[in-house]
Amino acid sequence: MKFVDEAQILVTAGNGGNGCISFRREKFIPLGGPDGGDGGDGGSVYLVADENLNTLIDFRHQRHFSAQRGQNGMGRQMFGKAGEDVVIRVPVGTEVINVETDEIIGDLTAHGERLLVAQGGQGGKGNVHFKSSVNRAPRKAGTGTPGEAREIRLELKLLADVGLLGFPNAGKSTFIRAVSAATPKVADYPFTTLYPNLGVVSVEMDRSFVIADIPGLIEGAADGAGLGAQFLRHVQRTRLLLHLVDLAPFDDGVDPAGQVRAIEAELRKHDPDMLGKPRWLVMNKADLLPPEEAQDRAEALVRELDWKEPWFLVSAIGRENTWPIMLKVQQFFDELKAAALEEAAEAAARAEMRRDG
Ligand SMILES: Nc1nc2c(ncn2[C@@H]2O[C@H](COP(=O)(O)OP(=O)(O)OP(=O)(O)O)[C@@H](O)[C@H]2O)c(=O)[nH]1
Ligand SMILES: [Mg+2]
Repeated sequence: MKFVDEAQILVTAGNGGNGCISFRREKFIPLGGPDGGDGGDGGSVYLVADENLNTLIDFRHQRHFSAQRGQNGMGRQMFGKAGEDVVIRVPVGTEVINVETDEIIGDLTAHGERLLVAQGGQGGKGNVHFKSSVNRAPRKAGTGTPGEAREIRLELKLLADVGLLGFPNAGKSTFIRAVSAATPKVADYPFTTLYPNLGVVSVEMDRSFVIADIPGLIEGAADGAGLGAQFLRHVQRTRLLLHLVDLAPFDDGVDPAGQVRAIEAELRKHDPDMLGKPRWLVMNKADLLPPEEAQDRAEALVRELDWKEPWFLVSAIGRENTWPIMLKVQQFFDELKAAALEEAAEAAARAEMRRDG
């Protein structure tokens, strides 16, 4: 089992600008001294950890990052401008590896942490620095040094943001395939398939999340500690659960409401924290029923469970109504983030008032 997202990128720092060879030319000074300025330093490439990112999926759009070179020095002892740095945002928890040497360059573990991955070149000295008692008119200046360039591999241990619950055969794997790897938007993204029951859902740039199914819960996760413990770590930080239920079970004796309650009982037993999380009901396999009957059964189930949270009727296999759920999930996360920001701002304002008052 692998829960690793990865991307390989090329980072190239800017070369230093060259020093300048120049001599003062003024009206009444026929042979002015050297006045060539230094070249500017090249820009460097940094990675910075950003808690707003969850996956490395956006690196499929861009693989090469290069910083500006430094400007050459100029006459009248003017320095060249330094090249601008490039700062690449990556999720917190990203590990950075030098592809050529296989060495770990660093590990970005906290929001805002910065790591230099390609050092910009140094600007060359202008000829003003080469003046000496023996050479008053040096025709010599330093050239800028090259910026570093390297292939780096980013690795991120994925942790699920959304957990998918349900009996075997409810369609969890099918659902994950419908919204992640198999979705045209992410079809060319190879990492989603590392582990078939873990998917990266990309709604748009900078807005992606990880969805994972939670197997074993109904098979007694507490007993099978191996898988359970390993897996639970990955789903502990889920902030939302999607509870899948088969609306058209093959066996007529199976009661969907009873299946939903059985899973709730399992959660209560193994991981009450998860029971406290927001949970949306996803009624699957609508395609197996005539549309009206599917709708009737869904509404009847919602009534029977006295379901207060959002609910959806879908066909995972036909990808019907699955993407709108993902948009809602992303919106849910956006709102959580906005609320957290607002809370932080209010706390800061309160602290300010206490200090002033
Ligand atoms: N008709 C129909 N069949 C579906 C749908 N979703 C899943 N299935 C089928 O139901 C079966 C089980 O689907 P899975 O996605 O493997 O279910 P699961 O919940 O991952 O099952 P476990 O991994 O055993 O827990 C497969 O044969 C799927 O093709 C659906 O929307 N409509
Ligand atoms: Mg499955």
